[in-house]
Amino acid sequence: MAIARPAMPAVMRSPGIAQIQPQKQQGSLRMTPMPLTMPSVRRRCGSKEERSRQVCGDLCLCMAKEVAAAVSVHSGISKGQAQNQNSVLITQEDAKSTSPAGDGAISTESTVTITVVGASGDLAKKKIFPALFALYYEGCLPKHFTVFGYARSKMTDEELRNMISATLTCRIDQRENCGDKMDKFLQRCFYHSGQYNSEVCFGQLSKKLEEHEAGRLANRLFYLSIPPDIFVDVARCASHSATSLRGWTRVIVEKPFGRDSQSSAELTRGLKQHLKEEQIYRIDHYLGKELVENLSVLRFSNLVFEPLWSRQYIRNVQLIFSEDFGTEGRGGYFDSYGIIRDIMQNHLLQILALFAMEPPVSLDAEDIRNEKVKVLRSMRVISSEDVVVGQYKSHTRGGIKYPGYTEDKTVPNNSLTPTFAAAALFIDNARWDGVPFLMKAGKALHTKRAEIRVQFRHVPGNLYKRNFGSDLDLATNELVIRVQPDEAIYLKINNKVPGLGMRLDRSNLHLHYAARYDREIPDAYERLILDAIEGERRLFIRSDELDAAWALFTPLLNELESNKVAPEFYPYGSRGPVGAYYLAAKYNVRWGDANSELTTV
Ligand SMILES: NC(=O)C1=CN([C@@H]2O[C@H](COP(=O)(O)OP(=O)(O)OC[C@H]3O[C@@H](n4cnc5c(N)ncnc54)[C@H](OP(=O)(O)O)[C@@H]3O)[C@@H](O)[C@H]2O)C=CC1
Ligand SMILES: O=C1O[C@H](COP(=O)(O)O)[C@@H](O)[C@H](O)[C@H]1O
Repeated sequence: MAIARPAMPAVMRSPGIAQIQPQKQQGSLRMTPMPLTMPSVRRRCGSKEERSRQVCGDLCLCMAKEVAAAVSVHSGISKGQAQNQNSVLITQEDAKSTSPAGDGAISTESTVTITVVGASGDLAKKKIFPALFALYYEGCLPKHFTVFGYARSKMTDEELRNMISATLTCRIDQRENCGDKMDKFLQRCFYHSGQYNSEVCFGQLSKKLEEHEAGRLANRLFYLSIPPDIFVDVARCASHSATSLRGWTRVIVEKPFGRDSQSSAELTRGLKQHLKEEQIYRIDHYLGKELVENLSVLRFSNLVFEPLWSRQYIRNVQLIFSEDFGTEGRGGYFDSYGIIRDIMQNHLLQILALFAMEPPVSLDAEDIRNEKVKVLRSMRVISSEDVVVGQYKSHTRGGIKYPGYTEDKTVPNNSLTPTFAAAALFIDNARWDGVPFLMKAGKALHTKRAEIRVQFRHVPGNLYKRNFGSDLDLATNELVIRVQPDEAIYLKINNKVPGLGMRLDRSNLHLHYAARYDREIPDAYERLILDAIEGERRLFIRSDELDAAWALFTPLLNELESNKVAPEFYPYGSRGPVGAYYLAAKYNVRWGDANSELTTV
């Protein structure tokens, strides 16, 4: 990460980031904004070293943002504010005190501390620490960074390092110096044990952070990897006792963001008592997945797709999530949420919003999120008539018995919690009027996959319709965006079988990522953590998006729970309840994944 300097060359330019020029003003160095004239930050900045970092390709943008952070040394002015306001004050007093050398020189070196709250937990071990290491490995973390684990469990720094090291891996395509880099990364990891509701404990943590910050501009990121009922306590303690006085303080919040409209609104209110909306980064890790990020690129940078992206040409859209394992180990959490809250209300609905939104004015976070909110607010509240719920039961295959959901020790025997759901959703706007958006999500199914399927309408007056027999659906085009595993985008088309006759065939125009690119695809958490460090909010959920999302699902969830609707059983490892097929048939839809297995070539 480049060292940001207040007096920067006239090339740093990004939407919302002012070019800062220092002016002497009564003992303080006043930064005044210059007009935004340069079109692109990336075009001119970036050292050779930075350009070589392909994974964090936005480093230059990040660098420009670092400058905004660097000049926001005046306490209380966050980097976000610096960017938003295009003008920041920096006092000489502050600037001098920031010199790590203590020599009175103006230092603009900054440091980032990432504190993983709930460091002893499953998500921290499985995803967050490995993502931080991957970012370090790729050279995407700033020069001065420190990782802190915070939880109630008693642990030494060394014990934390041992715990983390068990889950760190190097990319398959980059094993060079892996061991060395792991050691160096682990040396930057520390632990502090404390309560989640104790301002005193967070004050102690803050002291430790200060030691590592060593007088530099101090940016602090708190990742709340803890159960949601303690989010607000932690936000309060972090904000009162561990806010950075010279730099930004941001908080990543993990889902679930409430259970319904009311609890979500309460959570938002609670967080906003202690944090500004700009400080809150609500993570939905599906937004960080490569192919979800690519959705907008596919739509808006290819002439062939966007003109077809409407009711005129699209017959239905399917959003499918399936896992080939049950709730193993997470039954306690899952039982009070269920698959609709766990996957549909967030991951699948977020994908739907990105898929269906109108073109945003720009790629700016607020422009994109405005469009997402608009489309969510155009959606019809989901009717229970359009929903099927299921729960997996035990099944024996090949002599192995796979347990049913209620056999999980952490799940009550009589639980009605759905582990599967299918739903038909509608967007009542001009673009999508009448187009069913079908969602399907389930655990303990026959396969693990997440995909978006777009089924196009029949070709009007198709000259070749005879070749397809009576089933004209066989002739329609289908675009499949396979989010995981084995990322791919393929378009099913009709073509002639080579030869003298006239036989038609179905083939795939196929972009298979593993064949096309020789790099491992970064984990979603890497992208999102890097974005949070950079202050890029595009892939995080704004509170009004959350309200709109809950408004669609809350009446359904209330109805299912108050009527104690019994889920339809399906065997572990099957394709889910038959009801899902009837639901699709009601709208003249056939699930695109019904007969297909993964297409890899
Ligand atoms: N695990 C996953 O795959 C995913 C998790 N999430 C979300 O991320 C967050 C963290 O998940 P995960 O790591 O699985 O959670 P854990 O249940 O493992 O909890 C994380 C840590 O929080 C502390 N903790 C647990 N329960 C309580 C409690 N009742 N009161 C106070 N502290 C508690 C524990 O640390 P200690 O006792 O040391 O203080 C624990 O190690 C949750 O909000 C979860 O919903 C989201 C997506 C996926
Ligand atoms: O948020 C969640 O996501 C995981 C699935 O994530 P993936 O990246 O492995 O597809 C899911 O297992 C979990 O139940 C849910 O809380």
